[in-house]
Amino acid sequence: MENINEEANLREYFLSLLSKSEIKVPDEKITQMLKFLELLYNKNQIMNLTAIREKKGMLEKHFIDSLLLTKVINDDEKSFIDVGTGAGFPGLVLAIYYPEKKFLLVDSVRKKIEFINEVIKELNLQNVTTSFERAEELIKDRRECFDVALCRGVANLRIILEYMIPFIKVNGRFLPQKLNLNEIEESKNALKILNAKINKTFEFYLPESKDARIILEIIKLQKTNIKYPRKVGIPVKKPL
Ligand SMILES: C[S@@+](CC[C@H](N)C(=O)[O-])C[C@H]1O[C@@H](n2cnc3c(N)ncnc32)[C@H](O)[C@@H]1O
Repeated sequence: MENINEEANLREYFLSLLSKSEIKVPDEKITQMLKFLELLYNKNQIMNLTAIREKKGMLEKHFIDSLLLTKVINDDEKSFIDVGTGAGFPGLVLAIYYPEKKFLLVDSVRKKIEFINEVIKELNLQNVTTSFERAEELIKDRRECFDVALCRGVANLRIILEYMIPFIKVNGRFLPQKLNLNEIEESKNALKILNAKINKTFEFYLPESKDARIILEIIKLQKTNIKYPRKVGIPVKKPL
């Protein structure tokens, strides 16, 4: 009985967060997202997948935060890569939201990708593949393949630009999520070298905590020189 009540309360809470954020999600996808939440919560008891430990916090800081991207993603964008996806944010939430789009979720830590594979199996998702390589290695097979690149909480903007711009097609978009605009100034050199420009910034507020969230729209203007990304570890040690 308690479980049924807890489930109903969480659904109610999630619906209220979605409504305050003006995001519409059909019922069956909400059910899938709540199943993902349950799997994450249980696994997080035995292995450290996320520092947020309670379900309501996860709903706001991980699920709603990921779904803010639906306000920016276009219908004609079909192929997505999320590097440093961790426990699946934002990529796995978006894959549930957009069953008709294809997602590649990447993380260098095997146990995180194994968790994501479990969720994919449980929810029977057909539009997601995974890889536990580092971005700098995976690029060999996936250069200029994706319409959109995603990356949340992985590194400073000028570092993730070097990881992500090579993955997207010319005119494709990189939509990193950031907490503020502080990293833009020091990313000018990286943007120039990688032939990309920041086209727009979108600002949102989380519905409960009112924390600010920024999504940058970065457009790839020309092909990326094959030199980038540099070898594993160099983008972090010597950022562009
Ligand atoms: C702080 S976590 C963020 C996870 C998730 N995106 C989120 O926002 O909850 C950063 C993740 O990036 C991964 N990562 C860092 N550098 C990477 C690289 N070069 N290639 C692939 N994964 C990387 C780490 O293993 C880690 O799981």
